[in-house]
Amino acid sequence: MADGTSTPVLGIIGGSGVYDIDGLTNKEWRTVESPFGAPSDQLLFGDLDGQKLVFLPRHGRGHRIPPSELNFRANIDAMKRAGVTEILSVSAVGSLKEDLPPGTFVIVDQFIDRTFARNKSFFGTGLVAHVSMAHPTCERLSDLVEQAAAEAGIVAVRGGTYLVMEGPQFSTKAESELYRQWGCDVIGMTNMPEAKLAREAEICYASVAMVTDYDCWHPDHDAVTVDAIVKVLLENADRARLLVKTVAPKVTGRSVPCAKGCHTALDNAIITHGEGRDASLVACLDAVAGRVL
Ligand SMILES: CSC[C@H]1O[C@H](OP(=O)(O)O)[C@H](O)[C@@H]1O
Ligand SMILES: Nc1ncnc2[nH]cnc12
Repeated sequence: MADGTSTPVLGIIGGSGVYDIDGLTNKEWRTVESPFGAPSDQLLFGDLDGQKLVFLPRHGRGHRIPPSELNFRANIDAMKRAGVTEILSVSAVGSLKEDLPPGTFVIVDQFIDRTFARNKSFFGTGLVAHVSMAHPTCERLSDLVEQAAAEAGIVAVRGGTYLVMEGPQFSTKAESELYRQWGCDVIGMTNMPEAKLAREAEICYASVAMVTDYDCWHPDHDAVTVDAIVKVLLENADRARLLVKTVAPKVTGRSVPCAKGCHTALDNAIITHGEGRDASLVACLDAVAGRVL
């Protein structure tokens, strides 16, 4: 797959408000089975301006699954099995900065992971691996997203730290203020462990965080409500679809593997030797880590 001989396949993980992709040809929803359980939904396969694309609505069609119950491992494993080489995540977030008002798109480059109730690795007892997360998003894919946004007339800020909270409740004011002191830019509930698992699966990962609200720290926005979020979300979602449409043809013909190292993240990451390996775990990792096992 990501061995220098394959063609790029663009995966899109659609967050709140993005449950489908316009303009696909050869469109088909297909069930992809994973040894890690059920993904959030079927995957939508199609071509967008000649580029192979696979779409997954993160919370399922109809927004059925809350953040803590998302099977992130099944979602990423299914994407890998579908041949996806680059994932673009689009997500709704709250803003932690005055100068990132609702409607702003942020091309995230760092995360602080405050989640605690999720499976965060494909690896475990019987096959231990440690990948680098120093640079959790793919610079090459983020460059493309930045170019596409400029072409589509979408204002997108390059770089920003996304605080990932467990949810599903929104933050307390003290938490929101703490995250601001930490210098975070936006807050959401889903990009971790998604980004960690994409790295383990050797898939490029870029994230566009679409601001829907100012979170509760802001003097004019005492409490976050779903009603207020959904209003902004629907406008953001239209621009997210335009962004995807502009990004897709730019992916065509790109080299796999990515020069930034995403497709070789497991080189030198696995520490468990032959006889210490658990055969059943190794079998489950056929898609994620087959290249190095
Ligand atoms: C609908 S507001 C809260 C919800 O929206 C975000 O989801 P996603 O990242 O999938 O767009 C946020 O993380 C929460 O899950
Ligand atoms: N303020 C907020 N906190 C967490 N997740 C969000 N998603 C959208 N707005 C959010």
